[in-house]
Amino acid sequence: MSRELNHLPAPAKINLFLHITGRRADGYHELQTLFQFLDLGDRLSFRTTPKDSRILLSPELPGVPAEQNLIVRAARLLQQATGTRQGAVIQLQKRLPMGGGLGGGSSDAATTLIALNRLWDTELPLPELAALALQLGADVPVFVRGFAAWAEGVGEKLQPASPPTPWYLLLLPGCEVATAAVFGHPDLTRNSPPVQWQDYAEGRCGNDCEALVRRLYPEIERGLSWLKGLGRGAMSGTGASLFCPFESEEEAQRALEQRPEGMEGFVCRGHNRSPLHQHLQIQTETL
Ligand SMILES: C[C@@](CO)(OP(=O)(O)O)[C@H](O)COP(=O)(O)OP(=O)(O)OC[C@H]1O[C@@H](n2ccc(N)nc2=O)[C@H](O)[C@@H]1O
Ligand SMILES: Nc1ncnc2c1ncn2[C@@H]1O[C@H](COP(=O)(O)OP(=O)(O)O)[C@@H](O)[C@H]1O
Repeated sequence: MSRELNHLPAPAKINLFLHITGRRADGYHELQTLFQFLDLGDRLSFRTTPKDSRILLSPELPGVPAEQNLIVRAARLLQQATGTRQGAVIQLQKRLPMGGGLGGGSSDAATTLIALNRLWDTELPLPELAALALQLGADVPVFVRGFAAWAEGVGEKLQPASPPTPWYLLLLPGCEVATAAVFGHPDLTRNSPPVQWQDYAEGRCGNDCEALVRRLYPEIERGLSWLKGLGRGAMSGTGASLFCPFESEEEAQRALEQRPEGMEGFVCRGHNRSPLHQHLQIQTETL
C-alpha cells in the first residue's frame, strides 16, 4: 500500500562562523564551522510507489536535470544501500535560493533520506543515514543529525552545540555563489589556526570566504557593509546569503524594512534542533 508524508520541512542552515584550517590531499578543505538551523526552508511531500521503483520529482529545478537533483540522488542512494524495490513520487516547494550558502540542496537531500527511510520501512539508524549523506555532500550530514553543531573535518565531524538562538535578518543579495569556485580560488585564506568554543564566544571568529567573496561580488559587498553598520552582520557558508542577529523580532523587522534596494530579506529565528526533527519528533539528543 502507498504511504505519504506531506509538507516536510527542509530547513536552511547558517554558518555562524567558517574557518578554513587546511587542504586535504584530495583537494577538499578542512573546516571549523558552527551550524545553526533557521525556521525557513523548502518543503517536500513524499508518496511511495510499492510496485514501481522509479523516483519521480516535480517540479524540476531550472538548470538542474532530475538525475543531478540531490533529492533524486538521495532517494537512489537509499534504494541502493537498502535494496528496497519501492519508489516514490516527490513534490518540491523550493523557497531557498540556490547557491545561497543556506544549504538548500543539502537539506532537501537530508529530508529525503529521513522521509523515505521511514516510509519504505528501511529503518537505517540516523548515524548510518548520516554516513550515506556524506556521499552526497559535505553539508548533508548535519541536516540528517538535526542538531546545531560545531563541525570539523570537511563538515562531517559534528559535536552538538547550543549557541544563542536570536532573531535574524536574512538578506539575499540576489547572486549565486558556486561553492567549488570559492574553494578553488587562489586567494582564499586556507591557513586559519584552529580555534576553540571560547574564541567563538568572545567574538574572535569570522568567515574566511568573506573577504574574497566581497571582492568578487559587488552586491554582496553592498549588502554586507550595510548589515555590518547595524550589528554583527556576517555571510553564511561560501555566500551569498547574509545575516545579522537581533534581540527581538521587532528590531529585525525594522531593519528588514530599511534593507538596501533590490535585495530580498526575511526575518527568521535560529534553532538548535532542526525543524524537521521537531516536526517528526525524532530524538536527536540520544544520538
Ligand atoms: C562551505 C559550506 C559550509 O557549510 O557550505 P555552502 O556555502 O556550500 O552552503 C560547505 O562546507 C559546503 O558543503 P557542500 O555544499 O555540501 O559542498 P560539496 O557539494 O561537498 O562540495 C562542493 C565543492 O566545494 C569544494 N569543497 C567543499 C567542501 C569542503 N570542505 N572543501 C571543498 O573544497 C569541493 O571542490 C567540492 O567539489
Ligand atoms: N534540490 C536541490 N536544491 C538546490 N540545489 C540543488 C538541488 N539539487 C542539486 N542542486 C545543485 O546544488 C547547487 C548548490 O545548491 P544549494 O545547496 O542550494 O546551495 P549552497 O551549497 O550554496 O548552500 C545548486 O546550484 C544546484 O546546481
